[in-house]
Amino acid sequence: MSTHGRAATRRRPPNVLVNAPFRRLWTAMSVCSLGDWLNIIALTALAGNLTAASGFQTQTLAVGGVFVAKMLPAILLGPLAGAVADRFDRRLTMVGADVARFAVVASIPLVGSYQWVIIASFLVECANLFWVPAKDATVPNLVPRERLEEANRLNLLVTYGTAPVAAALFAVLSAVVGMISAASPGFGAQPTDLALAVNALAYLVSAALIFTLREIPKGHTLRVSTPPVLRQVIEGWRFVGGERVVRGLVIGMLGAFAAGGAVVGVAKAYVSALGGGDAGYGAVFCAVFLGMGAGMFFGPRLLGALSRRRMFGVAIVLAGVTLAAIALIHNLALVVVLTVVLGACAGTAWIIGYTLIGLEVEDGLRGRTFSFLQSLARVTLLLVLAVVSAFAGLFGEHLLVVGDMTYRFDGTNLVLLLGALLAVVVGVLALRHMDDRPGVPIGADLFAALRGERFTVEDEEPRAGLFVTFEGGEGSGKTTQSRLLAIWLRDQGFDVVQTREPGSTKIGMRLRAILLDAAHQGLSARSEALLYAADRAEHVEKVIRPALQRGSTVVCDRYVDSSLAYQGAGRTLDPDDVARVNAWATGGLLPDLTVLIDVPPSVGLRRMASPADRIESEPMEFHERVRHEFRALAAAAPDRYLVVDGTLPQDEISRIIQDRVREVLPDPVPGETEAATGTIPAIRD
Ligand SMILES: Nc1ncnc2c1ncn2[C@@H]1O[C@H](COP(=O)(O)OP(=O)(O)OP(=O)(O)O)[C@@H](O)[C@H]1O
Ligand SMILES: Cc1cn([C@H]2C[C@H](O)[C@@H](COP(=O)(O)O)O2)c(=O)[nH]c1=O
Repeated sequence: MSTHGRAATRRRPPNVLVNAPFRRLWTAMSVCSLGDWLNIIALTALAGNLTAASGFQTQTLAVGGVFVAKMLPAILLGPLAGAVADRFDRRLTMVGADVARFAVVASIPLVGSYQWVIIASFLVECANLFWVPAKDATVPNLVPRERLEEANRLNLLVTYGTAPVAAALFAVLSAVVGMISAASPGFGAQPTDLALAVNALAYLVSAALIFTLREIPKGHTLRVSTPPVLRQVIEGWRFVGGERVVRGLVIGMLGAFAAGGAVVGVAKAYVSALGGGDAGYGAVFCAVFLGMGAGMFFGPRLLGALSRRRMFGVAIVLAGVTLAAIALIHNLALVVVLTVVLGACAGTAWIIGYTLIGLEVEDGLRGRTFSFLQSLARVTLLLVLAVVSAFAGLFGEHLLVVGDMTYRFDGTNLVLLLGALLAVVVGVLALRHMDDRPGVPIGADLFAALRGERFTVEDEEPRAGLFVTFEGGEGSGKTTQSRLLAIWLRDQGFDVVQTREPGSTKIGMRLRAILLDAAHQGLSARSEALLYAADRAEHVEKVIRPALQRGSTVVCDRYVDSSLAYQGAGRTLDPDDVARVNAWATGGLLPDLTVLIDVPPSVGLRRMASPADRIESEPMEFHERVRHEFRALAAAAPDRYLVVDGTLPQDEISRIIQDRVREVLPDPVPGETEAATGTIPAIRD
């Protein structure tokens, strides 16, 4: 999808990192984030090592204990920490938290007991709770408002981007200590000691950087207050749970999260069982995050022709299948490779889910929805980590003997298999819940997408012409632009059929009168949907399909997406039902390109000169829902859509549309004609 607007033509201003105080804070954040990830990996590994001699069950529970100790402070003390960030000097709060974290982490190898690992995990997270809101509240003090989004993107980048770096660093440091220990048996340090030393140092560096950051004001300009996590979850579900698609997305994302949590929770014990030490554990951790990063970046591009909703469900199902393979294959190298694939599937699902939620949820609720999602993810992760370690430990170690063959099947294998099952079920539910191409077989759709094509049903006879549709709310300028496009295409030598819905056939004209006459109030939503579908069936059979088969270019003002937006979202009919009826009415005929002219309803309705018809006279919320659905449809199939800002001047809009249409136009003079005409001698003078 390409979105054009004034912003696109503006000159790109310099990077937010040019701002020296922010750069310093950002460096501190990066160092701290690296330290945080090293801390999680090193403490879980240390807990596993300290309890390894007590058997599989104790070891698994011990690792789970670290995760629980790390997650509890956010749930118990989150709001308190936010209030402190508001009341105290933020610079000193951050420096104090850094020094405290340094002291606690540095003490861990010295004390060297499991109990202290648990207490230290809890204390480090408590200090984190004060550091993070103080940092979040500081960013707007250092960065101008128009740069905040860019600054937040950079923060997110280091928060997650440092995870694979920390995991790789941990693997290398563990391998180095392992080699030194092997070379000089008197060397008594644990493989995790070096990682914890680097971790403690990272907090000290951050303290020094922030201490010298005098630009942080003492007075406060922004209040940061966080309601308790559980309250956010309960309140959040109240407004998210009622939205069918958002509900599907949230369930799908949490399923993927829970499956990922299952891997993280048992990774240490599983890697130990496969004969891998701390370096192997670091490699698995690194693989998850590398895969996630790759999935977020490449996933949506790889299967660009698949609708976003389908891609979301498919990614979760594939994550489940990969997790099942991880659970059953007893080979560390293969497990690391499969973990990259698992991460890629989860990353793809996460980024699509996040994007679709952003588009599905209206502006005023978006912030709450995202914080609800984050809180729910935290609670889910805590429960999953606590439950999987306990469950794996209780199930214990087992050897399955079949004939001469023995197969090890421990609690970790079982947990991973259950995680896989959960992901597959959730993925299938997400596909069923939000499928936007009912009637189109998913397998064929997926294989076509892998070849970079879009699969269509029934419409199998090769169509010679190009099919372009215009969509948008009332007064957005579709009629104007479809006319201008038809004129331009004819100028280029194309045979063009310009048409519209409803009302482009004899029967269609009568249906249009019924549908739009303001006197016909009280028409039921289902009848309305069926009448629009009837008009479309007639239109496709009598006008559009024959024109395409003749090789004409069809430019159509409104098509199926109008029914999805007006009858589906506007009238709140089940979108699957509307899609199914229309897939049947059109025999699955889809446009090659859909131009969505996007304008706020208040602007479009103000443009209308004639008295409002039955649909135009609907209330503003109806038109807002319609606009919202059009934008979500475009986001879910970005390759088929061009979204244009309809408030731009008409000629600018036309130019943007022509640029996009040019990309999909066939040659106006077919190859064989050119060959034939090429044999005719040129006439001179
Ligand atoms: N880019 C634009 N800027 C300002 N006015 C515009 C623009 N495009 C079209 N208009 C004007 O807005 C009015 C509606 O345009 P048009 O009929 O093309 O919209 P439409 O989307 O087909 O409307 P509807 O389908 O709801 O009847 C017309 O008066 C038209 O001249
Ligand atoms: C195709 C289609 C249209 N509508 C609505 C949208 C508009 O209010 C009118 C069509 O009027 P226009 O001036 O020709 O744009 O009908 C709809 O609700 N559902 C549909 O499928």
